[in-house]
Amino acid sequence: MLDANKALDVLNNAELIASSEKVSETLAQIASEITVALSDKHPLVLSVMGGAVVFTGQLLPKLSFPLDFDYIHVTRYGNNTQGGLLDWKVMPRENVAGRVVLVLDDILDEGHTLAAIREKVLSLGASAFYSAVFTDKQIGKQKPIQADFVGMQLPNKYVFGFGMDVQGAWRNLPAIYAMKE
Ligand SMILES: O=P(O)(O)OC[C@H]1O[C@H](OP(=O)(O)OP(=O)(O)O)[C@H](O)[C@@H]1O
Ligand code: HPA
Repeated sequence: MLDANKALDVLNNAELIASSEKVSETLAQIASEITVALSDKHPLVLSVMGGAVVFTGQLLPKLSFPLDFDYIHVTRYGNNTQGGLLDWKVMPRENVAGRVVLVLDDILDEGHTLAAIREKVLSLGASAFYSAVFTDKQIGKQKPIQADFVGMQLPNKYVFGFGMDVQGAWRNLPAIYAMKE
């Protein structure tokens, strides 16, 4: 965890990647793409805690069609900027069986988290799996999964804000920043 002074230092030395205006435009765009594709599917929307909390909270009111909501919790970065093993805190539940599932996450980085979620959700009997990520990092390598809906592409840098943390800090920022190298 970063203490408050260190968190402020990180933000003061960061590079702005996407302003809050850009974030708002992106939200409107991805909401309309999801609406076109899924408005008649009565999906079960699963939010991936904790990073997807801001994306989810701002996206759901823009989806004006019937849906159900639940959350899952899985993490593999913890307080690190490199991913490790997946730590499932809350698994998908049996309520995914027979449902069209839409998983929401803040970032598709190496793709291991979303690929594992897809495997688990399909193994529990979901009838279809869709995913929407607010950001997709251009890592210059093949990923094990692509998202069906992508808000914006990001450079290959450690980013934070709009749900994404740097050592636990700054999920609450309305814009997206990158750590300076
Ligand atoms: O594509 P990947 O390389 O697997 O990384 C993407 C995952 O990493 C982040 O979660 P994190 O493990 O940081 O947990 P958090 O959501 O609690 O921050 C993010 O929210 C995604 O779920
Ligand atoms: O660049 C990132 N920032 C914050 N959280 C993340 N989880 C995967 N990649 C990132």
